[in-house]
Amino acid sequence: MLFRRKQEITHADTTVRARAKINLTLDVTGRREDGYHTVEMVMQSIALHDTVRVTTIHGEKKPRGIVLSCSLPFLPTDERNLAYRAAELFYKETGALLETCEIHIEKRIPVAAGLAGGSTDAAAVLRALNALHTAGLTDDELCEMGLKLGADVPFCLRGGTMLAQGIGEELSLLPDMPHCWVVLCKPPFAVPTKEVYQEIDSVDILEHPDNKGMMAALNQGDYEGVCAYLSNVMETVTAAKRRQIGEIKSFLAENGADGTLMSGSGPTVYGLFSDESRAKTAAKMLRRRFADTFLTETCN
Ligand SMILES: C[C@@](CO)(OP(=O)(O)O)[C@H](O)COP(=O)(O)OP(=O)(O)OC[C@H]1O[C@@H](n2ccc(N)nc2=O)[C@H](O)[C@@H]1O
Ligand SMILES: Nc1ncnc2c1ncn2[C@@H]1O[C@H](COP(=O)(O)OP(=O)(O)O)[C@@H](O)[C@H]1O
Repeated sequence: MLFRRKQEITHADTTVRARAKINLTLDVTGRREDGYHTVEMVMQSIALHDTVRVTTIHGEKKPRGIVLSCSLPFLPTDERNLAYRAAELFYKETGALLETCEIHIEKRIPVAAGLAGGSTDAAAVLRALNALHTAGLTDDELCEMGLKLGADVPFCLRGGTMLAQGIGEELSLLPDMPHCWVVLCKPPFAVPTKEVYQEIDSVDILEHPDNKGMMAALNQGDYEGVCAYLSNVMETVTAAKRRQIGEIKSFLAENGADGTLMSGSGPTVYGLFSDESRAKTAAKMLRRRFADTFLTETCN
């Protein structure tokens, strides 16, 4: 008689907080031959996050490959999802054994908002798989892999307060931004990142951010200085077409924000507050008009 040992099924899982980012500054300094633009921007992680759970299963009779699910039904769950593509890339580049890899994303970061929602999910998947497969990739190797998925992924892998140059991948660590409260408000329209970069090509940028000033303020732990140097060349382009950007900024400033700016390619506008109760009140009032309003804080 032939005895076959029942194959052992092993599960391993990890849950990662995938944090959003805001841009404290964003300057576009040139255009490369491949169409990508060179940038100089100061980026900051915030506490608002998606939760990404990654489970690897080995020994099942029928391995199922990468299986992604998401709390938001309108987001794609195949290779159009950046988190799915991150897993595909990880297995392809490391040669780790793929049987079943389940990814579940609990989405809290508003989508297509200038907050790097997709990029941070992708970064979370790379980190999770590196740990689950004990692949031993260094931070630099993960960032190199992440850049193949999108310009913001390397920052999302590292987080904190950073100067980003190149197309966003050349990162320099800056002193932590002084802690403050952040009210985020996403008006109900989408602005594709690619289009904003294209529009930048056809306008004269009259006012560039003073990144040196911003970095000096960060070096001194000077919160008021940070608020004074907030600047984003993309805000001018989008605010000219969408009156809500200016309206939200004015509302935040009139209700206690120490500084306001559009994040990334928008359309999310944020206000920085040193005072939590003022931030709470402003968020509560703004939420009556814009449902996608969040109260969060800086996170290093
Ligand atoms: C504008 C920023 C600022 O932080 O953020 P978001 O508004 O997306 O959050 C980033 O530069 C967005 O980075 P990310 O969203 O990762 O961009 P990618 O997916 O790599 O590129 C989307 C498209 O934007 C354009 N693009 C992106 C980055 C860059 N430095 N130059 C570009 O021209 C390209 O046309 C590209 O096809
Ligand atoms: N995991 C994901 N989370 C959010 N959006 C995603 C994801 N994967 C792919 N996308 C797509 O990426 C586009 C940009 O979304 P997002 O990354 O949230 O914006 P932004 O780059 O402005 O921060 C959306 O149109 C969305 O359909």
